[in-house]
Amino acid sequence: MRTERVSGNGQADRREPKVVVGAAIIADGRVLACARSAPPEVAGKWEFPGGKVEPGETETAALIRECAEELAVRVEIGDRIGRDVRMAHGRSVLKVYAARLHHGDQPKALEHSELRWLTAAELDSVTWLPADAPIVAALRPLLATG
Ligand SMILES: Nc1nc2c([nH]c(=O)n2[C@H]2C[C@H](O)[C@@H](COP(=O)(O)OP(=O)(O)OP(=O)(O)O)O2)c(=O)[nH]1
Repeated sequence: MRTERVSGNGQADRREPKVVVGAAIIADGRVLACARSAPPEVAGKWEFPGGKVEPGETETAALIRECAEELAVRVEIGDRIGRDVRMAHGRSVLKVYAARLHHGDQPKALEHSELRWLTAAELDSVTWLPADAPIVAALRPLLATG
């Protein structure tokens, strides 16, 4: 969806929604879930590591950068998981990709309050950010089949 705003000179200005990317890092039939430490209204809610795609950056590059910044790991990005999820009244969109860790890399919670590796059966044991619900649903059968 496009949003339309009126810019300073009074002309209508069409803007694409901001893209937020998330990495569903999968290893041994488990996915890495990360508890947000901030801001207060979402602290303690669980998400996929990731963040906003910077201008001129590809979604893959953003995921690689965010995983390095947040977890100190190198990742290989795979297929999309689930659909685009509209957030913030259509001002942003969440896109999640499957990811694999480079051999030997171990995620560290540099920005999150906690990390957990969840099996399909454990996906509902944490409270995900609301936008993640359809992604978690799409992920469940992928984890179950390994
Ligand atoms: N990374 C991530 N963000 C999510 C998920 N689900 C969800 O609703 N979000 C929301 C939370 C935030 O409002 C937004 C991501 O913003 P962020 O603050 O983490 O992005 P960023 O790392 O680029 O942060 P900043 O530089 O703007 O501070 O998307 C998810 O699974 N992963």
